[in-house]
Amino acid sequence: MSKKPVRVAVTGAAGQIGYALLFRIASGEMLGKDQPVILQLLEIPDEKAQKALKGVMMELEDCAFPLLAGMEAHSDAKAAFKDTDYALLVGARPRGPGMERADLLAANAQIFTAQGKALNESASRNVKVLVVGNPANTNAYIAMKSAPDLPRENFTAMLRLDHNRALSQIAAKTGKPVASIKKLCVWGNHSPTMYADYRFATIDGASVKDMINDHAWNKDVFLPTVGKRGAAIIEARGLSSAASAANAAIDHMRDWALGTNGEWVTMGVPSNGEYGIPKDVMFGYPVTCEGGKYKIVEGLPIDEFSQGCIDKTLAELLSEQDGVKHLL
Ligand SMILES: NC(=O)C1=CN([C@@H]2O[C@H](COP(=O)(O)OP(=O)(O)OC[C@H]3O[C@@H](n4cnc5c(N)ncnc54)[C@H](O)[C@@H]3O)[C@@H](O)[C@H]2O)C=CC1
Ligand SMILES: O=C([O-])CC(=O)C(=O)O
Repeated sequence: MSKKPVRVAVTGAAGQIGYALLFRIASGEMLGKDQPVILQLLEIPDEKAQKALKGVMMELEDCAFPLLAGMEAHSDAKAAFKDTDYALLVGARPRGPGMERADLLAANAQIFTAQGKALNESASRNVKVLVVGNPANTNAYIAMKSAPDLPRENFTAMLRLDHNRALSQIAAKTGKPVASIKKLCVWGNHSPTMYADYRFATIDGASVKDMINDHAWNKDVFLPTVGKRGAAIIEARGLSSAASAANAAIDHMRDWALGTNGEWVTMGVPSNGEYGIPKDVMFGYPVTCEGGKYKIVEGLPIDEFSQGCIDKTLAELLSEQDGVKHLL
């Protein structure tokens, strides 16, 4: 018997990430090739944006996806989130050349207070929320704090793009396939302060750290390359990452919903105090997923260099939180 459709809300649905994301959700790449979906799409109440959204929906229709069980266009968040099982909060202003993520904080924070409240009022009580819009960690924190009736662990931020970028850099450095790399993780904020950590990573059971054995490369090449990749893409394309961001969002939700078979992935999730991170800070951690739940990998040793990196990215997150406390 075929499965009952689930409801997937996507905000910023007519934007560039939306365009790279919706077709893959509708084709079953996110929730499985046997899972019908109903897309609940939100755009700003602006004639041009709503018209563009209609155009995207016409194209979705023209794909005749067998798993696409329904589609709705909305300009009101509460209506878009009605009974939704999954919410991908993409809609926000993206960064332009020369802008840092902190510049986006003020512009985007209000969107996430409003959307957190709307989720609180109308979404499924089991909704899984992924915040993509930047600054993603703090926006997810704002949405979580604005939705007191929903479980806090239902709110997550996207660090999967950083994780995937780190995987590709390590594959290139070691000359091994991406798929052979296990136990990589990224700590902290989705920003240049993130700490991509390959100390525990293995390839065919062998230690990646021993294989690379080059602290200067880690500090001076690897971490800046991964951390500043978003800016490098903006510099090259004149626009921020879109297809790779959509791909990371698919990876994040798929793994959360369908599980990781014991493998580590990185998710930004509210801390319960793990690794000394204050409660509720939306922090990138290594996690495993099973049965629709994620679990932070605990008990990893943190050396002095790593602690310094974690302290730095935490300090940035705390200052972002401080900058939005008047909204909460
Ligand atoms: N976490 C991550 O790894 C990444 C995050 N991003 C972020 O994702 C966000 C979206 O990027 P793009 O799709 O490239 O931007 P875009 O500008 O192409 O699209 C954003 C869309 O969101 C809509 N929007 C704005 N406010 C909205 C609201 N309150 N409700 C519903 N829709 C709204 C806009 O009308 C626009 O169509 C940006 O904040 C960007 O910085 C981008 C890449 C990676
Ligand atoms: O850098 C940006 O503004 C977009 C983004 O988050 C990324 O590509 O990592």
